Amino acid sequence: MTIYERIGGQEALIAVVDDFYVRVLADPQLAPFFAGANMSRLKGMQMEFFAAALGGPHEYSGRAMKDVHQGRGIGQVHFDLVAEHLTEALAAAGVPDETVTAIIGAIAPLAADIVSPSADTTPAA
Ligand code: HEM
Repeated sequence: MTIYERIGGQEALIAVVDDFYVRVLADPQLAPFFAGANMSRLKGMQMEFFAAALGGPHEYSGRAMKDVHQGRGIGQVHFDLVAEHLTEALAAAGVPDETVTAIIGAIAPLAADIVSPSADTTPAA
């Protein structure tokens, strides 16, 4: 069984992604990054991305992680905060700890494409 199936498939993932962005946008260190973002596209793309990454039947149709995130001044500190909010959203949806750990482990290497070197402060809103 894939992680996608284990957590409850598309329906569960949509709920997790919704809750995840509520948490991200409520975080004053992260909200400014999303000021100009099209959130409904972002949620759809994020859902696809996670579904594909977790073994679901989706194909990710968005832009490459590096193209989307580089040049935005995202630091490792911001990446870690995002990972924390994802952990909390997964836990709140009832995903078991060891599955959450597997998911966070699978996304950790993406920091290499998402974090900009020497960017560790939140840009002014
Ligand atoms: C594991 C971590 C992350 C994943 C998997 C991820 C994934 C994505 C995906 C799939 C998109 C949509 C791409 C598209 O529209 O084609 C996106 C957009 C975006 N991401 Fe991330 N992201 C991550 C971390 C972060 C972090 C740490 C930040 C900032 C603190 C961030 C800020 C943004 C912003 C602002 C956009 C919207 C760009 C726009 O359309 O205006 N992301 N991300």
